Amino acid sequence: MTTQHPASTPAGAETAAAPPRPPMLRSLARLVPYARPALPRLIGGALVALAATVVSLMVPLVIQWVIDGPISAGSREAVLWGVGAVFALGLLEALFIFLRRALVLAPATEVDRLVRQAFFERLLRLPVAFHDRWPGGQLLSRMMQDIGRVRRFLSFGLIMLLVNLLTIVIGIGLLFRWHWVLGTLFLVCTVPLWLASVRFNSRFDTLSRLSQDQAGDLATSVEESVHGIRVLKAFGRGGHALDAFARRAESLRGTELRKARALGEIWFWHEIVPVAAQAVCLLAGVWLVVRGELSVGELFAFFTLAAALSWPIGSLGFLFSMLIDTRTSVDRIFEVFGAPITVRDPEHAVDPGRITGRLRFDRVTFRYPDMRPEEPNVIDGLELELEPGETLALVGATGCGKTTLTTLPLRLFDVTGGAVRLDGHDVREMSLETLRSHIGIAFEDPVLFSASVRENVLLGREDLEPGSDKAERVLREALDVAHAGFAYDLPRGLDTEVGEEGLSLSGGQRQRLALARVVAAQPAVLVLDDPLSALDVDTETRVTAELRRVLADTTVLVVAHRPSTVALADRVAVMSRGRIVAVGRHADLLRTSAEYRALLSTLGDEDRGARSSRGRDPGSEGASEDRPSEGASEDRPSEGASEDRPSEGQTGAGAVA
Ligand SMILES: Nc1ncnc2c1ncn2[C@@H]1O[C@H](COP(=O)(O)OP(=O)(O)OP(=O)(O)O)[C@@H](O)[C@H]1O
Repeated sequence: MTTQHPASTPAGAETAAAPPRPPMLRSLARLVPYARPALPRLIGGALVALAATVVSLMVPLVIQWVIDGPISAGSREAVLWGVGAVFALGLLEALFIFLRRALVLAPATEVDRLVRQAFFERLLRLPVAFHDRWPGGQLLSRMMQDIGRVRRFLSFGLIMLLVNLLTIVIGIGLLFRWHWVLGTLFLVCTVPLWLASVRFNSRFDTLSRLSQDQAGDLATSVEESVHGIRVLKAFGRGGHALDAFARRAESLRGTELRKARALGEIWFWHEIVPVAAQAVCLLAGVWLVVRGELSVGELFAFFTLAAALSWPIGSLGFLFSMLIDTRTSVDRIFEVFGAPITVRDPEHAVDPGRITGRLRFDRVTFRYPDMRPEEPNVIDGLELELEPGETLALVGATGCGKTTLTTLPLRLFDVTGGAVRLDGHDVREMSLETLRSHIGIAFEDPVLFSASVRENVLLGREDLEPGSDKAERVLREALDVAHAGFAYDLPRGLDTEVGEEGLSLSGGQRQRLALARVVAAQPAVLVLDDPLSALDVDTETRVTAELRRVLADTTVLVVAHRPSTVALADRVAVMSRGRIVAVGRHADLLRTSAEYRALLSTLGDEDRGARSSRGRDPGSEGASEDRPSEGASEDRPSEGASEDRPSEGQTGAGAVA
C-alpha cells in the first residue's frame, strides 16, 4: 500500500470520502466510553498529582518565611523548623508521586484491554469488503502500536500535561504575588515559547500521522512477506522483498528523524526560555530589592519557584508531542471503529423455521464497492433456482463471477440488486446467525486456524459438547466423507495442532479438512467453491461420491473448474458475464449448448494442465493423474449414469469433439 496521508485509509475511494478530522478534544473524547470504568482511579491519580504539585509549590513559600523571618531575626530554632518543613514537604511530594503511579497504572492497562477487545470485535464484525481493502499490517499496527500509545498517554502523559499546565498557571500567579513586575517579565519572556509551540504542534501533527501510517506500511510488508514466504523463496525474491522493506524502513526512519528534530527544537525553547526568564527577572529583582520594593526573602523565593517551574515548562514540548501522537493514534483507531458495518442483522429478523434448502437467485445484481462506475456489474440480473436436495454445478469462463456468486447466499457480500432467497425468504431478512447455521461454504483456498484438527473440523458446531459422543461421531463421519483419514495418522492424531493457517499440511489435506468442517456443520445448503481442486482425480471422485451419498438431502451449489467436478451435479448452470446463459442436465447441455461444449473443452484442457503442473495431493491414495486406477473408476458416480453425469473421458475436449 502506498501511504495515504493525512486520512490513511487503504482504498482511494474511501480516502476521498474520508470524514473531516474532528478537533483535538472531540477526537480524544471518543475514548471516554472505554475509559469510564477507569475514570475514578484516573481522576484520583490526577488529584494526587495535583497535590504533589501544590506541595512542591509550598517550598518557596517556606523558604521566603525562613529568610525574612527566623534568619533576619537570628532565631536558630525557627530556622531548624523551616528546614524540617522543607524536608517534610519533599517527602510528601515523593509519596504523592508514588501514589499517582500506583493509582493510574492498572486502570490504564484496563482501558488498553477494553479498546483492544472492542477493536478485535469490530474487525470480526466488519464486512469482507472492508478486509479486502485494508492491508493486514495497517490493522495490526493500529491494534498493537496505536492502542499501546493511548495506554501510555492515559497512565502518564494526560495527567502530567494537566498537572504541569495547572502548575504553570498557579506558579505564575504566585510570581505576580511577590511583585507584578517580576510576574509580567516572566510571562512576557515565555511568549516565544508559546509561539514556537504553535508552530511545533502543526508540524508535529503532520509528521505524527505520517510516521504512524508508515509504521503500518512496514508491518504490512512483514505480514505479506511472511504470508508469501514460499513464493518469495521459490522465485528467489527474498532480496527484492528485503529491498522493499528497507526502503519503507528508511522512509519511516526519515520521518522519525524529522519528528526528533522538531521535538529537539521545541525542547530547546522549553529549556532556554525559563532560564532566560530567570536571568531577566534576576536583574529586575535585584533592582527592586535595591529600591526596597522587594525583600531578599521574596526574591529568593521567587527564584526557587521559577526554578521549580522549569520542569513543568520544559516538559510541555514532550507532553504535547505525546498528546499529538495519541490524538493521531485515536484517529487511526476510530477510522476502523467508524468503518460502516454494511452487512448486519435486520431490525426484525424472520425465523424461517425448518429449512428445506430451496435456494433462489432472484434477478441478482452485484458490483464490488470499489469498482469504477464504468465497469460492468459482476453479477448482472442473474436468475437461478436450486431445488431442495439438488446439486447444481456452476461452470463458466474464468472471471465471469462464479466465486462472487458463491459469496452472496451467506451474505459475505450483500447483493446490490434483486435478492437471494432461502426457502422464499430474502436472506437479508434473517439474522446472520440463523442464516449461517443453514448455509455452509468451503472455499478453494482453505483456511485452517492454529488449533487441533478436531477444533478446526468442529468449528461450526458450537452446539456440540467438546469430547461428547455426538461430537466425536460427527467429527469422524465428516472426516470419512472428506476422505481425511490421514488426520488419524498425524503425530497426535486428531489433537495435532495444524499450525498457522494449516501450512504444515499439504494443499489437498487442508482442502479435505476444510471440506470436513463444512460437512460437520450439516447445513441445509452447501456452497462449494471448487473445494477439491488440489486433489487428484481419483480422490476427488471418491469424495464426490461420498458427498452425494451423505448429502442426499442437502442443496449443493458447487463451482466446477474441471469436468470431474461436474460429476457431482444433478444439473449444470453455465455462467457468462454475470448471468446464467444455460442450465440443464449435463447430457442435455452437451446437445443443446454450444457454449457449454466449448467451455467443457477448455475446462478439460485446464484440468489436464492443472493436474500435471500441480501434482497429486501427497495425502491422497489412488492412481496416477493420467491413468485412473481400477478401484477408483469402479467407485465413480458417473459409471452407469454416463448419460447424465460426465466421466473423465466424456467431458474432455475429445469427447466433446
Ligand atoms: N474484491 C473485489 N473487488 C473488485 N473486483 C473484484 C473483487 N473480487 C473479484 N473481483 C472481480 O470480479 C470479477 C469476477 O471475479 P470472480 O472471482 O467471481 O470470478 P470467477 O468466475 O470465480 O473466476 P475464476 O474462475 O478465475 O475463479 C473479476 O473481474 C474480478 O476481477
